[in-house]
Amino acid sequence: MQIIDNEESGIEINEAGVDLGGLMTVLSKHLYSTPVVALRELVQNGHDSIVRRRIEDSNAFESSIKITVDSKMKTLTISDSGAGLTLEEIHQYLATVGVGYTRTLRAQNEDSDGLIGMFGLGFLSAFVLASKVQVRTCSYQTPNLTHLYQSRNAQNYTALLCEHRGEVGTDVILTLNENYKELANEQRLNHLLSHYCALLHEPIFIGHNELAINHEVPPWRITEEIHPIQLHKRRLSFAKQFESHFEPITTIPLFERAKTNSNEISVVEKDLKGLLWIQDGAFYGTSDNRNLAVFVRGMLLDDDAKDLLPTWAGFMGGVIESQKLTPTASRETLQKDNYYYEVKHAISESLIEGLAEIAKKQPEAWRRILTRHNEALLAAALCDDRLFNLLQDKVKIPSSEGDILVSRLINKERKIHVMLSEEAGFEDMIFRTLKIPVAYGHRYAVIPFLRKWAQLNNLVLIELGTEKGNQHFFTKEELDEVTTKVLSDGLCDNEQLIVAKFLPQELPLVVVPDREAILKNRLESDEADKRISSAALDLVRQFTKKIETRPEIRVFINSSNPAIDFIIHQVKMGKDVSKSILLLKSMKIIMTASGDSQVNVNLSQALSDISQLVITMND
Ligand SMILES: Nc1ncnc2c1ncn2[C@@H]1O[C@H](COP(=O)(O)OP(=O)(O)OP(=O)(O)O)[C@@H](O)[C@H]1O
Repeated sequence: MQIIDNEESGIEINEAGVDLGGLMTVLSKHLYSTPVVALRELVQNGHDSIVRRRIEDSNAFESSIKITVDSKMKTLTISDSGAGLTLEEIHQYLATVGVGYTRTLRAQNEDSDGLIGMFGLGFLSAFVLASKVQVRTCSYQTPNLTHLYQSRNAQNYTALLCEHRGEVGTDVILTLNENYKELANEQRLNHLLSHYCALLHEPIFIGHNELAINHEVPPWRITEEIHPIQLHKRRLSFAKQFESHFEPITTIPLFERAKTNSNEISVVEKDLKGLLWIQDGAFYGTSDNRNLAVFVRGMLLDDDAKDLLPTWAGFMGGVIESQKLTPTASRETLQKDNYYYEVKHAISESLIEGLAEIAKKQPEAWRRILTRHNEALLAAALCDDRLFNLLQDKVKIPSSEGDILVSRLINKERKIHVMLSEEAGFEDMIFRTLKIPVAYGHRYAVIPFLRKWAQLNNLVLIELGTEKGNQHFFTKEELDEVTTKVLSDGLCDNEQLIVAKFLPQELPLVVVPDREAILKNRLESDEADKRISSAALDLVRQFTKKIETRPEIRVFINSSNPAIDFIIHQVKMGKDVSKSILLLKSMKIIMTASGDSQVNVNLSQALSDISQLVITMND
């Protein structure tokens, strides 16, 4: 591309106009999702100012941020004992949108981890809450002077000398506007800010309360010697503060392993601190109750960052703290950059290791986790081989004999049987007669789990109701066309007749719907079913995708059954066995009527045929 020199070419370069008023409205009113975030910004400014003073001022001082209200005047004041601002700095930083001293300070100092501000925008948010904003400030650089900044719209302001504040620091005084007058209430502020500010390092007081709202040290910052039982309790109590829906069963501190192995500590492990926990509460196994609060440089940024937890962890909550995750300008969400994905991966790894630790060291909690989250763990085991190893002999499989371990499903021939139907159909009947436990494959992760189990442990998995599974059960027999037609006409409605030998011998026939096709339809229409998490559905659909649609129903007649054997012989000899065939057909209809609603039945006809046959039997 050729660059044209405007002086030579004579082309006029225009300056874009800026409507500062409009820009102010956008920034101050639309940057944040909730105006309460504005309060967070102002507390954060006080916090940054304290860090600044600590870096720049060699004199000792007591750090504190105090939030007070005047409920009559409807004012709210945020006071800090930070560095304050000189008159020049008021003009240069406070009153200039997009410029802040904090960013410069961070760039100049390695030791600036405690600084939060970066965009030079946060102060604007004061104008969302207030009809008038006053900043009374005394800089450590000019400790004898106090200046007062005043503005109603952030666009026009005054900055003048005023009565001395008494000490170095800043008061931001908000005259609350009509919509936010209810913020002039200490209790409400306590409730709002204790969550946001829980991890800030400098103490924050509301009103004349002597206890800082952030007095509780998060468990990962505890430096003094503490008994492991005490530490466990502290972790649980911390988790309880953040978990609003469930009691935490136990906690998993991030990267416990890393502490003992300092050589291997990665950048993420060094940066990221936090606590994860497993929720109690028996809820449907596939519900997604993940919740994660993310603090960046001590300030709550996103209390719904559940995407940082693996999708299989629908029963987990957590709090994490990072210096390095990058917030978006609203500071309510995170940038999805490379580091974000490194953090996500590291959390997942830590969780997997943590679960293994619990299994080893906390048998009681482990038992409770297995009971509460059996179904979710079944799906989790499919997502990671380490989890599969940990869980393969621990999770229970729903079966005809209740929820049992896989080991109990294995028969003498090292076979596991699974049926795909939700309803008690022919499979149920066969297995009840044979007295073999059979897994219920319609529960969402059971089949993929059993497949993996069988593959890794060299077992045969018989999926009854599928083409392949049926081959294990029914040994087909050839019969001449004429006999087949007589039997088919007499026994079948719209089904296909198949002659086979199968167990148990006492069973003359079974009706076999195509379970795969039924399962496929069911799972693929589950999209709207909010109870199944998309991750779990995706897993199962990998399996159902391979199934072609074959809406067939078959009647297998059992040639090892004496009645069937007799009928076949009689038909071959040209004898009339229509009554026996009608009896069997009625029996077929009654069996399927109680078993499978997919099969079209004519129950009353079958019952009346039986009555008729009973009457004519002794003729
Ligand atoms: N309470 C305070 N004490 C001292 N200086 C302050 C205070 N509040 C604001 N400032 C100054 O005003 C500047 C602008 O503040 P503002 O909140 O707009 O941006 P920031 O904190 O730098 O960045 P961000 O938009 O990310 O919060 C700050 O960088 C700081 O220099």
